[in-house]
This record gives sequence, structure tokens and C-alpha cells, in this order.
Amino acid sequence: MILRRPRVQIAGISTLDDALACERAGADAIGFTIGLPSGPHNGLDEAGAAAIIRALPPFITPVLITYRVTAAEVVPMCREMGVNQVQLHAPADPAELERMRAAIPGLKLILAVNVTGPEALDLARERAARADALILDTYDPATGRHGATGKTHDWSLSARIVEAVDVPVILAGGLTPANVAAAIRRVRPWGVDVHTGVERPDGTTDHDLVRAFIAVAHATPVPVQG
Ligand SMILES: O=C(O)c1ccccc1N[C@@H]1O[C@H](COP(=O)(O)O)[C@@H](O)[C@H]1O
Repeated sequence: MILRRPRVQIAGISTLDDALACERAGADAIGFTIGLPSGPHNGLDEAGAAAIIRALPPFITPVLITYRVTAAEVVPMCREMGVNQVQLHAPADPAELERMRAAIPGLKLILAVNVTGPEALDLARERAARADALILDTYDPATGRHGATGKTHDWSLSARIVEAVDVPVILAGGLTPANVAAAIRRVRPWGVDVHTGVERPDGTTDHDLVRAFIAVAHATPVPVQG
């Protein structure tokens, strides 16, 4: 059995200092949340994200995380930010996904699946057919929200989704330095992603938590599928 370390994304990054701290800690990707119903995260817009991305060193991937789902909205955001990896957190029409692919060379589409129950399996299979990767996140019925809930979901369902689809699966939702090893061992995802679990109560990114999260994730290898 071939083992390798899971990929790690840190989401909700809004300053160059935080982005460089994630890179130094070994993050593979940095998620910039733009186009959310709740408005800019820490005031970050496309221009601010573009300035951070231009200042990054090589070998770390910037990702646009958004609820926007039309090519008319997403393509200009990608071009302004200089990204070709997009994480969509709302259902997108297949034709819109194709328009995005036609407009952004080398586009990687990461489609979110909210693991609300067994019905998530069929939804995951359906979305995997149009995605380059899936991200499994938590839906919080108390707020009607998903994304940055800081809450975990049923990892046994996430593990079943990993087994059921042929695309990389990223586990998200309530991960922290304290639970990420157990999550990786239970779900065996291609990667993990965290926002709330590495933030301070004031919403700023805690570099010590970032370093701890990445160190634990890297110390918990996963079997290579296929
Ligand atoms: O990060 C956000 O602010 C966000 C907002 C809306 C949709 C998705 C968002 N981010 C994604 O949510 C996961 C889980 O967040 P958490 O770790 O439970 O706080 C995060 O990893 C992002 O991919």
C-alpha cells in the first residue's frame, strides 16, 4: 500500500502576512472567500486577494471560494485574482460549469457537497461527474448555512463518499488541530481544509493553530487510491 500525506488548504485568508504564514507552515492551497452572502471576509475583495496572490512564492495554490455560480460572475473574478482553481459552494448549472472551463485555461472546479445525510452519496456521485474534486462540508440546520460553520458532520458518510467517487475528495467542516488526525484516519480523504479551526475569536488567522493543523495532517498519511 502506497501512503502519502494529505493535501492541506487553509481557507478564509485575508492578509499577505497570514498567507505567507500558511505557506511557511507547508499549506498546499490558500482559500480566498469572495462573493459570499455574508459579504467580504475581513473586508477582502478580488483586488485585495489579487495583491496577496501576486506576492506569493511558487508552489502554493490560490483558490477562489465562492457562492457565485454563473460564468458571467466567476470568470471575471478568476481573471482579476489570477486564479484557475475555484471552489463552488452553491449548486451550479452544468452549462455554466462548461462555460467556466471554456473561459479559464486549466480550470479546476472543486464542488462542495453538504454531508447532511445518506442522500449526500447520490449528490456526491452526480457532482463528481462534473468536478475535478469534491469538498465535503457541514450544513448547520440551526443557521441554514454551510461553509465556515466550525462544525463537524458524520464522517462515516464522508468515508462512504470517498469510496464511491473517482475524484479527489477534500474533507472540511469543523476540523481543528485536535480532531484532524482522527478525521483523516476515519475518512481517508485526498485532502483537508479548515477555516474556523485555525482562527482566533476575532476572526483573524492564528498562525500557531495553522502550524499545528498542518503538522498533524502531514503526520497522518493516507493510502493512495487506485
Ligand atoms: O470559509 C468561509 O468563510 C466560507 C464561507 C462560505 C462557504 C464556504 C466557506 N469556506 C469553506 O468552509 C469550509 C469549512 O469551514 P470550517 O473549517 O468549518 O470553518 C472551509 O474549509 C472552506 O472550504
